[in-house]
Amino acid sequence: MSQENEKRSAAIEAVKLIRSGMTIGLGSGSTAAYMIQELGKKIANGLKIRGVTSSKNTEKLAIEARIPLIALHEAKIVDINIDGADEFDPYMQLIKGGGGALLREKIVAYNSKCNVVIADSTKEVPRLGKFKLPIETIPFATGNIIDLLAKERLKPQLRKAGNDLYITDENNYIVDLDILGFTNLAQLEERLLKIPGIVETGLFLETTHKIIVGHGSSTKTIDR
Ligand SMILES: O=C(CO)[C@H](O)[C@H](O)COP(=O)(O)O
Repeated sequence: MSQENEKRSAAIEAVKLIRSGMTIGLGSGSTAAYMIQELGKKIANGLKIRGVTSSKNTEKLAIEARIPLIALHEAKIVDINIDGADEFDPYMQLIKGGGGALLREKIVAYNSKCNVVIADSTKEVPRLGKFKLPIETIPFATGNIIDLLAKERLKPQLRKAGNDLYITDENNYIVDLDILGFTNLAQLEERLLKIPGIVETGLFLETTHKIIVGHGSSTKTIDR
């Protein structure tokens, strides 16, 4: 079964957790897009939920799927947040931000009672780091951040979108880091967040409660 089918199966399985009356965090990326599509079908059949979006792109998809949306502050707390991941390890730690939405995604995850990750089987790794770790940086500080992180062996690469720089929903930049040589990820996260101008990192170390992985024609669920 293809990667796309695995993404769709994981998304459909996650939507089975949703009940009327819940506020749902709507993640970003291609796997989350299947979840939004599936929620749209359930809403057409009477499911009553409200969504909080994690990116402008997700907002667009959610409006197309006719999911009623509210602001994060109106929700106060999200019941279930469903989002994708670029990598997850046996400790349910994630790298996110391949799609550049890591900042809002982390904010929604922090404000959710239950975080469910949906992924295809290629995202499961014994150790995080083959995928480059995205960090979101303030443009004013980005040149200096890149120089500093280069000295710390993180091989920083400023993300581009074609010939232009990639700009996030919050009008910041993304810098992708090579973290393969780093084993203490909590320490790395702490170090990065101490540097003024780094707004957030794509390391999600403790937020995840459940991972639903598409595996061949079925799904596998990992619980914390
Ligand atoms: O973190 C993300 C976007 O910022 C996505 O969740 C991540 O990139 C996975 O995307 P996809 O489901 O398309 O593989």
